[in-house]
Amino acid sequence: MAKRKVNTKRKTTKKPKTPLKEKFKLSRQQKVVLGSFLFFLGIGLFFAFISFFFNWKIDQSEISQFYNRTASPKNWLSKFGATVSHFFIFKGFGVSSLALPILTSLTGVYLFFDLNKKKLAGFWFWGTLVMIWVSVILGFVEKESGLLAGVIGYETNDFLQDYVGFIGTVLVLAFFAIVYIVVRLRYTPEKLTASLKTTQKEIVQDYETVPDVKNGHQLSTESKEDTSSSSAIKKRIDALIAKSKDVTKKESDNTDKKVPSNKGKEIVKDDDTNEISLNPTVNDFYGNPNNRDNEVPEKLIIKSEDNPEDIAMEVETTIEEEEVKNLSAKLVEDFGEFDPKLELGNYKFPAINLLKDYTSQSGGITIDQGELEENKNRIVETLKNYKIEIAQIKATVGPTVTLYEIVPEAGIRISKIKNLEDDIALSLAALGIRIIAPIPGKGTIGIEVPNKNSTIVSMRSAIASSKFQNAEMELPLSLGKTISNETFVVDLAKMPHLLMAGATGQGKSVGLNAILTSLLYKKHPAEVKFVLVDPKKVELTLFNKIERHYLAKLPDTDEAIITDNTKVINTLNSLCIEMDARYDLLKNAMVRNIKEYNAKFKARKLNPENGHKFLPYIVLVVDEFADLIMTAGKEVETPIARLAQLARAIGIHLIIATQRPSVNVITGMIKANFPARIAFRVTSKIDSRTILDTGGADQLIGRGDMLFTQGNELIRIQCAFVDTPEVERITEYIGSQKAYPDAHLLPEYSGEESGTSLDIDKSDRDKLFKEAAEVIVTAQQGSASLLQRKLKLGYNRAGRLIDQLESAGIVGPFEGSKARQVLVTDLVALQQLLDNE
Ligand SMILES: Nc1ncnc2c1ncn2[C@@H]1O[C@H](COP(=O)(O)OP(=O)(O)OP(=O)(O)O)[C@@H](O)[C@H]1O
Repeated sequence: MAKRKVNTKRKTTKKPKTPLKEKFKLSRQQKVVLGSFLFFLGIGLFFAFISFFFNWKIDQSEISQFYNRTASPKNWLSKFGATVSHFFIFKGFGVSSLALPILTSLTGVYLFFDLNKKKLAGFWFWGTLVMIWVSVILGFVEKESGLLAGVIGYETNDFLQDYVGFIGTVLVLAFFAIVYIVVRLRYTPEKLTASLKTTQKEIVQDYETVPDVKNGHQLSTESKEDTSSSSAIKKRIDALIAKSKDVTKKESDNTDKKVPSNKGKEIVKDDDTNEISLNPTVNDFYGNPNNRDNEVPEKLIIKSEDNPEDIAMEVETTIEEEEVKNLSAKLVEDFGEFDPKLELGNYKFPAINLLKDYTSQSGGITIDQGELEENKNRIVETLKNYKIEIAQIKATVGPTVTLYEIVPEAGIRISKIKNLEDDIALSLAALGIRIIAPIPGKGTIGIEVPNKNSTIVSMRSAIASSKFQNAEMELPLSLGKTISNETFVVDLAKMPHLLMAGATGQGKSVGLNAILTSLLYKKHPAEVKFVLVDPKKVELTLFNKIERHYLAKLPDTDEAIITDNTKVINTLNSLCIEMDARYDLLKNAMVRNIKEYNAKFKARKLNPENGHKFLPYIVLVVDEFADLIMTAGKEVETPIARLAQLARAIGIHLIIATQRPSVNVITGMIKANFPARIAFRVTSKIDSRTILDTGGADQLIGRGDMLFTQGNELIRIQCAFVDTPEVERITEYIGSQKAYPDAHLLPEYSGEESGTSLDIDKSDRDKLFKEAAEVIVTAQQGSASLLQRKLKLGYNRAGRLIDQLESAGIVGPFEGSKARQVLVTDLVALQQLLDNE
């Protein structure tokens, strides 16, 4: 208690602290003013320093009389200039102090234009080091402290020589020179030798590939002499390079002999053969095109030594191109890695206390000793009745179910126990017995018996678990707890799509909310977007509040959550377009999946000007998939199949949920592409087989009790429970924060809605066109299934006929779940319409 009191006291006296960094943050105006000041100060210092070199002796006596106004130093900046220069040059670093005005002006420029501070700090750090280094080097030269090295340079040098001697000082200085070259200039011995080697190699190659210049240095492709032999040319190049070392400098104009090159290199023409081979880049010299525009030329000059009238020729070689790598490295150095979260930099993830703590209410898992004992005895007895002896039995208590692991006596066949499943269940008089014979990976048989009092697994505990918090997954989902009371976390990105099914009222909607909540607690709005399809119009409405944070929608639509089946078709097709576009981006970036792509984009290796952008994951959630399949059939199945087959690599993941796990909803195509499945309780074994390819879901107890499979073993999980008020609190919390201007926009797709796409030629009409028109007009109902029944047609042919009837103006456009409107009132009007065509 006492402790608590102290804490409260502290809390009340504590003032909110502003971070130091924030305190000293300059406003834009202050930066401009300070920047201008420093810029001019730097220029002033520069002039003062320069004039100090000429006037320092005269001004020396004036320095001591700083406050005497009659004294007039010769320094261009008078007393101030003379004093400051004396301090920095004479007493400080000598000539190298000139770095200071330059750095001061540079700081001014950086502040004025509000440029990258990190880089400026680099300039100061390295600038100061170089300044000290140069002044110490100059300290060697000076016999006594003077202008060249300044007191610091001279004394440091003196100090070093006293302690490590002359050689030691040279070594220390050489070491710092290497540090500078390697760390600052990023030169390593490998780089140096590699660039020298490639330069030499390229010269050799270039000499080999280009036609010779013969007699009078004209371009000739008809050289008869065997000058193309590569070894001969290599030898000649080596000779040329060797010669270049001891060539004297000559003037570059025609009258003089010397041709200076930018690297100070010259190559002398070999007068013995009077031949010079041309580098391809020399083609430029002769007006030929050169497409190596990104490469940095290194010039060599070729000129005859003996013939003063000989025309000097520049030979350009190139050094290795490292442009792209350097640019991205530089961008990262300057601006840091690209941060997709920056636009909503202050976004705060929902706090854990928005979720309800059910455990504290129910007091955690409770199962009494008696219940366990009783169940054990009944299992043992029941099995005994069927002549199955047990060697060992062990119980693991889960939130809703207790697993009894049995080791049968030697010689008992597992299939025998499996076959007695129903009898055992009957004897135990409990719903939801599931027998796992054998438990995969163990030699035991499992009997799952529901607890009398089940415990709610709160979403709060699922989110707060270390397993979820530390999950290094792309799209982690905390689904609930396993039978051994462990939090069950899976990666949606790995699934890569999820099928959820279960009879009504068994926890499907809660399951969907648990999935969405998991992602909201772990992923920033920049990283994941949801496309929500909710034909029931009630289940997912709460997520409307986070539209501008987390939802994606088609352009020009008001509501992001899709409740209309026509819009679903458009959205699915739009997702297919997005998928294709993302594949193109991946191809251009030469990566295999979205993870690699985003990593490359963050490292600034992909140029946004080429259409590259950070790609958020897209999770498509379809509640009531059955409803959709019934009304739109193939039109949704085809894009869903495409997405399911191809979208995994580019970060589009599908979650489809259905109440009706019948085979015409969960078709073979869907099953093949959805290896990850969740089954809540279903009413029949057949339904369980449709979802999981095996029984089991019919023996669940409901209320979030579920079976999860990712293609192999079945795992029984108690789904985490998240109630509507909790979801409301989370979406409210997120929705009240700063958002993007709009929901994430998907590519535009104008499908059949426009109604203009149908333009079917009369000659292409089906033979049954007239009959079909009559059926539709008589029944006044524009549906393909009517044609299927009346004319005994397949779905595809009936669909084509409806399209043809639409193009003829007999039925109206597609209207989602409703039948099409019939535009012709009776058979007479139909006849007239057909006659007038
Ligand atoms: N994980 C769970 N833990 C505890 N109770 C649950 C859990 N999931 C569902 N329930 C209980 O079951 C009820 C029905 O759940 P839910 O609304 O998710 O069912 P549903 O399958 O979506 O039904 P429908 O298909 O009709 O929408 C909930 O109101 C809740 O009381």
